[in-house]
Amino acid sequence: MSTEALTLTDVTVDLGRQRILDGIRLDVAPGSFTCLLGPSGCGKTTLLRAIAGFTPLRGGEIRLGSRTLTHLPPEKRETAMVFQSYALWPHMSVAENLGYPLKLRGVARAERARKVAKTLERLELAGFEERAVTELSGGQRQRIALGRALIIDPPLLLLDEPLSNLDAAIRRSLRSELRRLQKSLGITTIMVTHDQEEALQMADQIVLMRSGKMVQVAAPQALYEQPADLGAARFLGVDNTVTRHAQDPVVASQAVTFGFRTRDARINEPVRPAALTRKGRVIECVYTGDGYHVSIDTVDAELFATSATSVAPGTFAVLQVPESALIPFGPDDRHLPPLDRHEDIA
Ligand SMILES: Nc1ncnc2c1ncn2[C@@H]1O[C@H](COP(=O)(O)OP(=O)(O)OP(=O)(O)O)[C@@H](O)[C@H]1O
Repeated sequence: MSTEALTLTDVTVDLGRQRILDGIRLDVAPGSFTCLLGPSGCGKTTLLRAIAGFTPLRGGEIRLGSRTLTHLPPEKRETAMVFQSYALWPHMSVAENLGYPLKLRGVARAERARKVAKTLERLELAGFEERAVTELSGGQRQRIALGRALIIDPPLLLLDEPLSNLDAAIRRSLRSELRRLQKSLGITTIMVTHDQEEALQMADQIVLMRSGKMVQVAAPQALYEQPADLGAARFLGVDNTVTRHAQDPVVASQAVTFGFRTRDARINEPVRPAALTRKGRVIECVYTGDGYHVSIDTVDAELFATSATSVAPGTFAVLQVPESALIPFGPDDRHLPPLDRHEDIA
């Protein structure tokens, strides 16, 4: 299978009178897995459809390897797309569904049967040829939809929330199955998702989008630990923000705000050096299975923390967050790089 790099240069899309995508620039390495992540309506699906050729560009360029795709119709782009709804033919068997793209391309019957059997093996569905697709589970149907996309050996695989119709357990197992298959085939893949956990677990690179623009492009760990701005941080589960106080740790000299995640904030434990602390009245304490989720009313805001033991609503509690878990933001809400200790000392 040939796998290719995808390059988007200033991709702009208007739908009706609205600008839906604005100046998207992106490099996708051959064989890598990229997730388009962002809130509902930010333009993820529009970008995927623009790459597939279903949505025309107002401006910009799309290149796959050495070819310019920008003005090619979808069928000439040779990209394959898998949708949230499996979009299988209900009146056809598994083999007929899988073989359909080959039939369209005039591939002979025997060769089709060979490729269908090989694809079913890859999907761990060997022997399913004659089954009606209506007799398959959701997870099996989505694997067939994936197989139908891959059977033509496309240079680029486009996935539009392919796992979001499935229940949680199947979704988790299909995530790793899909990632293993993608890696073994080495196919350049772009997947739309609004689920940050899914993107963090699966992607080599995540494109975080907001209102038709790219906010940040980064590897999962970098995005999680250093979100570009406060909005990105909130989308990535940074559910607490506090204004910096004089006695707070000096994580970055220009910091005016700190963000932190609930799981990094603890209640009523011995205060460690270099921790951020806030005192407040307990509003609610809810058992979550592995401890308690506590909300407290502080001078900054309502803050959320975890506790190993139950705390009574109405009592005062001290919340602390270790310095290493604080994410610093400047006056413009942009993430600040960690403090350069040498600079600080000078
Ligand atoms: N055919 C259309 N005409 C006009 N506006 C459209 C059209 N299709 C989509 N939009 C608008 O474009 C914006 C982006 O939509 P898009 O479906 O790309 O977002 P998304 O990030 O994939 O959202 P979701 O996660 O909800 O699927 C939305 O504001 C949507 O209302």
